[in-house]
Amino acid sequence: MYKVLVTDAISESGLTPLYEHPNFEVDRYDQLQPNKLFSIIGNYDVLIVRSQTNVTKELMDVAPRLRIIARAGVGVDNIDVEAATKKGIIVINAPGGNTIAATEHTMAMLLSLARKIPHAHQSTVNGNWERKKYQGIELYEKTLGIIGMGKIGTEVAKRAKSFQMNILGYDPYLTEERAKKLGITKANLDEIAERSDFITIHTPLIKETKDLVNESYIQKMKKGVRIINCARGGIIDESALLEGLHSEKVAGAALDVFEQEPPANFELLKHPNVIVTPHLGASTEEAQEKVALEVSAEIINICEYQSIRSAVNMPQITSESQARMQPYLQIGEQMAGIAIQLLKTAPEKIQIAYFGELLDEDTSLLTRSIIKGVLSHHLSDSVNLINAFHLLREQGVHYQIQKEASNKGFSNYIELTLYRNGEKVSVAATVLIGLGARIVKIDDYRIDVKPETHLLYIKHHDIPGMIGRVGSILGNNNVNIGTMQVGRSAVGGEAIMILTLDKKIDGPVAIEIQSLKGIKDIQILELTSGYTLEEATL
Ligand SMILES: NC(=O)c1ccc[n+]([C@@H]2O[C@H](COP(=O)([O-])OP(=O)(O)OC[C@H]3O[C@@H](n4cnc5c(N)ncnc54)[C@H](O)[C@@H]3O)[C@@H](O)[C@H]2O)c1
Ligand SMILES: O=C(O)[C@H](O)COP(=O)(O)O
Repeated sequence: MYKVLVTDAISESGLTPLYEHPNFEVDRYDQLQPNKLFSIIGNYDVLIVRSQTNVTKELMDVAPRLRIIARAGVGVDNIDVEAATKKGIIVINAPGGNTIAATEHTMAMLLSLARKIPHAHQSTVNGNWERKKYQGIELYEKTLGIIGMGKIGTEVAKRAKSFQMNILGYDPYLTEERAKKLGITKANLDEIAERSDFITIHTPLIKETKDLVNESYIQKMKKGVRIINCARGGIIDESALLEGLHSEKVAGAALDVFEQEPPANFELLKHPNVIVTPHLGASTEEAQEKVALEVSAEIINICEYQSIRSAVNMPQITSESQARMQPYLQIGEQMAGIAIQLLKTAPEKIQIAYFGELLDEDTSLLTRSIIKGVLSHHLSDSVNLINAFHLLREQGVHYQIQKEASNKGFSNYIELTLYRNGEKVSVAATVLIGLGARIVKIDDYRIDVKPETHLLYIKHHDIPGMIGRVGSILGNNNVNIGTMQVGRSAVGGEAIMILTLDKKIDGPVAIEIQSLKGIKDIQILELTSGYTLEEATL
């Protein structure tokens, strides 16, 4: 049973899939005081929030069960994603569910700003009839600068075009081709400042966008510019904006989001040319239902079907690619398990090479599985696909990933090499269509082993009778051999033997084998019985 805690005002109908699912138990609070949240979070596997709940590292520190933080919306700036990643907690959001709501809110702000509707409304209900005072301006043939041409910026552009506005768009990812298709002009930030009558912001709040609209940027703007922010507080420096309004460089501003929410300083909000709403961009019935349905579906998907469609702290992989990579994930983790046990210590460097048809595949998840397989030998359950890279860096382990078109004799081929103090262990695997995955090489020895839970690795001299003597000891100790594979460098030289066994052998049996003449090394290898994404993430 997965326990889910909902702490913000999330759509009830959007949570229906979780309510109706027999494996989920949902506790919901529309607003939870931080101390109450801290006292109960330890009981939950999943936390669902909007922008109002601060999901800090300190909160995660007292949440040992927490495996998923779901943001029913876009912005994850109220979640310490880095801390979640380090702890192996998957962070998901609902990137598309409120796009239309935020777009329409932006259009409402744009029109309200141009026609001074909120102030005119207030004046009229106060008994005034101030037709001259509330004369506005038209959008028609004005220039709208859009900073951030992602989902919302793009939808705003489409709607503003129907008002016959000229549109300038700036986004590091905006190509000439896409701009042309949208019927807008690709511009840089300075061009937007110099040419726009209205500027609307649709970027996330990140290091690069913090105070993007600051005093010097406002200085570059046209006199009489009107600014809209329905993205995030903090992208506009509020004191610089207030200064711009005082100097009349800025003719008006429409703000849905603030540096501090709820705002503490009302000087900006009360300015006669400013209109504000309390972070309502996503607040429509439709958007709220959509974002809650989106995260509910993804939570069920992750917990029940061991698949991650999209996560903030995981690489984005298409479901087709995920399906194609599924057989590789298990062998990746298993070959890592073999390599790390043969190395007998923690590696200082990991090298992973992909060959053949893997050249064209998205191998990011496979790389994470291999790293997880290596690290979990020493770090056990604390490592998963989310925090694998973080833990690798934390352990100071270097890594190198290579891709080559050559096929090494197989259509696909993965080679993992672990290095430590001049020693190295190398394990290679392939997935054979219709036959499944095989370990095909250990160091310089070619083999063909279908990995099982219990393996026995023996390094020995290639002398007659060795296979029989090892087989007899195992038989005498009631250990059934599944398969046996021998690989040798040269006749009479050094050789390896890999046996799959039906059960784990005891230390004394290994010692008996070790004492045979010609045995150089023996290792009892244990592999996890089967990889699932659930094991890796939850
Ligand atoms: N007011 C609300 O209630 C509300 C509702 C939904 C979304 N939002 C906010 O709106 C913003 C946009 O949301 P979205 O769904 O369109 O996101 P998105 O990820 O689709 O688009 C964001 C765009 O910003 C661009 N960008 C990043 N850095 C930039 C920079 N330095 N300069 C210019 N562009 C940059 C990105 O390339 C991307 O195209 C987010 O901050 C989101 O949190 C607010
Ligand atoms: O980033 C978002 O999705 C919006 O800012 C909406 O936030 P909210 O869910 O708190 O309304």
